[in-house]
Amino acid sequence: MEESRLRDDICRWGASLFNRGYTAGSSGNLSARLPDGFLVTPTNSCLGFLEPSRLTKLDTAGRLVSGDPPTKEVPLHMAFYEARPEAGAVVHLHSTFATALSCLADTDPEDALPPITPYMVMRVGRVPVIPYTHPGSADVKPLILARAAEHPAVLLANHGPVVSGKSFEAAVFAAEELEETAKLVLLTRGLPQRHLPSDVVSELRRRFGS
Ligand SMILES: O=C(CO)COP(=O)(O)O
Ligand SMILES: [Zn+2]
Repeated sequence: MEESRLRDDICRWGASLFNRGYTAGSSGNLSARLPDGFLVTPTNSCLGFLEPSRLTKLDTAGRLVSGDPPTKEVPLHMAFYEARPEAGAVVHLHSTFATALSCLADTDPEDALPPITPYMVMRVGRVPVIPYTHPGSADVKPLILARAAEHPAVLLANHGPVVSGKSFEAAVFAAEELEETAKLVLLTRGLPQRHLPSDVVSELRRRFGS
């Protein structure tokens, strides 16, 4: 059954992300689209210790149906689902290297990570930085709506990455790719980086679509 499989996926991937250090404490939140609404992680929950039966279920308008009180970032997740009808899942983390990039004054707000590897281009695409809003603020919604149709992933300034995907697994894979690329970008900062040429980037986008 679709919903119980998604509940298990959210808890399994949450534990995997937490155990591998992709987000710490009670930071980050996960969601998935259901035929009749959404599943989201409860507020203040640790992604390492989620329980399928306690996940929050929302209706299609984002109203509480069942489970624990929802993440305060419901407006952020809803903005992605509204802007991207194909999105089946959204992953928000405070992963260290992507968050570091979101804090640097010289990160390009239109293109936070240069195209240094093909998987970044294939799985994530060009990542804009969304201006700072407080965690949980509904003010983020119009900012995301303005960018998410074109961009499956964004960095929230001074906060962290948000990544959508067609499936839950695809969103997690893209969030991991974004974090690993941010790590490479920062590891090679100050060194003569070789970027993928623009014709290679265009071909990767055409063939593998992001
Ligand atoms: O990352 C977070 C806020 O941006 C965590 O918030 P929640 O505990 O409400 O999900
Ligand atoms: Zn956060």
